[in-house]
Amino acid sequence: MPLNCWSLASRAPRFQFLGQTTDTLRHRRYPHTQFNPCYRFMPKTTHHHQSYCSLHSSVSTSKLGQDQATGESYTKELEVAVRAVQMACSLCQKVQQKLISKSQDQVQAKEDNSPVTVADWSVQAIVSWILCETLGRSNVSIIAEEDVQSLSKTRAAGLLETVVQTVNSCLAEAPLFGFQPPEAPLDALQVLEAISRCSSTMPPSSKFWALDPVDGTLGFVRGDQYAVALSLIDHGEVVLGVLGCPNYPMRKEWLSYHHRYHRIVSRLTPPAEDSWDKGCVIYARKGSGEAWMQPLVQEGKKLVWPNSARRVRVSAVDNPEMATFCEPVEKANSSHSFTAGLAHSVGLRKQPLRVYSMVKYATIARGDAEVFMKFARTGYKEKIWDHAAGVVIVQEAGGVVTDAGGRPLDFSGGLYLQGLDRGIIASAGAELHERIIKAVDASWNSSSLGEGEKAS
Ligand SMILES: Nc1ncnc2c1ncn2[C@@H]1O[C@H](COP(=O)(O)OS(=O)(=O)O)[C@@H](OP(=O)(O)O)[C@H]1O
Ligand SMILES: [Mg+2]
Ligand SMILES: [Mg+2]
Ligand SMILES: [Mg+2]
Repeated sequence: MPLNCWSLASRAPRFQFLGQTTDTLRHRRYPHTQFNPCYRFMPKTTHHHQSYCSLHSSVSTSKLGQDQATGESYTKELEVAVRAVQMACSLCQKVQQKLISKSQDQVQAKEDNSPVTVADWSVQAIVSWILCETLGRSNVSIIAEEDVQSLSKTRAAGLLETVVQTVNSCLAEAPLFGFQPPEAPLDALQVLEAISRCSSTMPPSSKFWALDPVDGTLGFVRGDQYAVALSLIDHGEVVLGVLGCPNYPMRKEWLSYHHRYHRIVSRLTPPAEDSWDKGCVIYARKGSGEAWMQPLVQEGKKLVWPNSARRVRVSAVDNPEMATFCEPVEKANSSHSFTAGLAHSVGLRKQPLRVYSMVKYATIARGDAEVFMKFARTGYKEKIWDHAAGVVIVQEAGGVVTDAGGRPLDFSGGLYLQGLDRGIIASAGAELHERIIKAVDASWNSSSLGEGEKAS
């Protein structure tokens, strides 16, 4: 049976997994540090905690190559993005708590039957609003998952009202995250406008943000793992990635303390509510060679920047027998049977770790798993917001991400990844990566996957 150990809703014991992976923790190369790289690169005016709404300075328009050469760019954008994702995570935590403890009537089905919730729309609204207010509306293009079609229908008036309330109570706390709140609460039209300005067609700009307000909505509604994913794409390159993971504690061992699990394993005594960090935000800037993780701001507390961020690094495990691979929970999203065959031929002996959302990329970046594989069914086009933030974070943490043909993922074509060859593979190291790619080549044609449905 696969170990779905990150499933907070799962009844399966997770000691086995926690035991297995403690060895990966020993390989951590970077101990906890209070030092945050952003501080080093930050212009003087932004060293001090202040509202970005007062900083309407022009956003860098220089080309990617220049930015990489100086290492000075995107500093402001990164800080704004991390703060905005922190705020979004706080919103999500409150909505998820309500969803779990009360009814599911805030969960709607989209045309493709996938779920969408108050949190998806509300996060899209606040991130859109914050980025525009902070960086200047004319500087900001956003491509994001949700649209307002179903929210604007007359019969959705109650739902829209809940979204507006959720957005306004979140924005009222903006000062805690270093932002200025709106002068007056946003009305329904303003909220709809903030959501819909994130067009899901190609924005007119060569530099744009990609946002998945709630990635892994299924995990979210099940009280499980999910992520808020924000990235900045400049001339087709992902230059910033920020992943908010509200149910992925700073210390993986603390997963055991999550509400549902604790009830089952009562011999564990959880620490006092406010003394452990239930979630984290992970972020990286392309070319920096560093990925960082900071705790989620606790309810009612102020985000201090730079706060206690610590560097994360991929696992040093390169022996397949010691390695853990992770994959989507839903077999409709990735072929579990194909990855099981791959795992067998590569010599991956451990059970797969099935985790909702881009938290999978976070597990690789943090060194809690060594490989992530996704093989969607034929014809499925991967959307950029489902991968952009995770890819740059894993790469800067020392990992490798390519398609199954060994090519980098191509974010240059708008909404969808361009020319993706078969599937996506992220690995902690090049050697492991190479083995998996060879195994895909060896098994692709002999499996039935080359011809028809991949996800089974
Ligand atoms: N058919 C199909 N095949 C592949 N991928 C699909 C498919 N349908 C949806 N999606 C996208 O998968 C996102 C969730 O991916 P996960 O890896 O988290 O999958 S899983 O929930 O763990 O099964 C999910 O993201 P969210 O909608 O943000 O949750 C979708 O964008
Ligand atoms: Mg998604
Ligand atoms: Mg989503
Ligand atoms: Mg969705």
